[in-house]
Amino acid sequence: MTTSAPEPVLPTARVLTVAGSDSGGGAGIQADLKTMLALGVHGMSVLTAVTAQNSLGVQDYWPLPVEAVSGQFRSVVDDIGVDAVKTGMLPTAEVIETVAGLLQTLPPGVPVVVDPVCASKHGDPLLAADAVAALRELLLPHATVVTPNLPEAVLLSGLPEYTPPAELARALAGAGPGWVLVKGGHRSGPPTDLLLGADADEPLPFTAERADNRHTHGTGCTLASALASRLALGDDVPTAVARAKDYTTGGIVAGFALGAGIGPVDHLWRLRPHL
Ligand SMILES: Nc1ncnc2c1ncn2[C@@H]1O[C@H](COP(=O)(O)OP(=O)(O)O)[C@@H](O)[C@H]1O
Ligand SMILES: Cc1ncc(COP(=O)(O)O)c(N)n1
Repeated sequence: MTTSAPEPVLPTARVLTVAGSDSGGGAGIQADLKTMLALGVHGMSVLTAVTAQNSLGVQDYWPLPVEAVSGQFRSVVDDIGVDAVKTGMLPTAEVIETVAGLLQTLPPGVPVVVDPVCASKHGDPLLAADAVAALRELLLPHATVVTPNLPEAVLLSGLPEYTPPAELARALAGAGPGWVLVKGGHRSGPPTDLLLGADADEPLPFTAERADNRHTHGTGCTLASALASRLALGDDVPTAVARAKDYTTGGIVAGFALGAGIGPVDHLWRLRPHL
């Protein structure tokens, strides 16, 4: 008698990332698709830019023509469909405007996670200096959740550098997203992220132990993609944030050295014992 392996469960949730390519494989589209695979959803991509990037920084980048952005988006959405969208690097005001227009065509209720990427971990810019206003005014109103790190929250809100994170969250909630998640990785101490609903006064804290690991390339992309994946699977926003943070923290703890600089998080950390 032969025994057959159990039928695999098909990944039925479809998640689309609209972001830039990281040639080093640690952040951007590459981190997004790895995260989606690890969380059991079907990942799809719309490329907005190509970066020449490694563990030492971003050496150069080339935005894609807006026709290429729209073309990819329409191909995916009109046939396969989406259960959640995540946006990452949108390099110019023109690309932001195009993506904002495309998001408007989504069926009602599709969650959108906006990671307002402005720079790499090394501080290399990934957004044109004149595009910050477009990000705030055109994109944030489409976000179910916007996930700035502290420097991005300062830039988008226009508030001074040492403004308390809860105040940054309140200022950004006024720009139209459903929820704001201000990430705390850039300050010393426990990495606490604050989640504020548009109608709430006080943010909910999500905290973890700080991993003593410099290999944090791709943490923001990973968190936002995990959040979009969990929303696609039906979690409410606070539950999705808790689960996305748990996945990201594990990836940071397991992050490893590649190249001479900042290595990537380990997207396979949960599966590695089974490999
Ligand atoms: N050393 C660390 N240990 C544990 N969690 C971290 C660490 N650094 C960042 N994080 C977490 O990783 C996620 C990404 O945060 P952050 O590094 O602030 O954003 P970004 O990657 O966009 O710059 C957040 O949930 C943050 O709290
Ligand atoms: C193409 C691309 N997109 C985003 C980031 C930000 O990376 P991080 O998640 O480390 O902030 C990056 N370095 N490159």
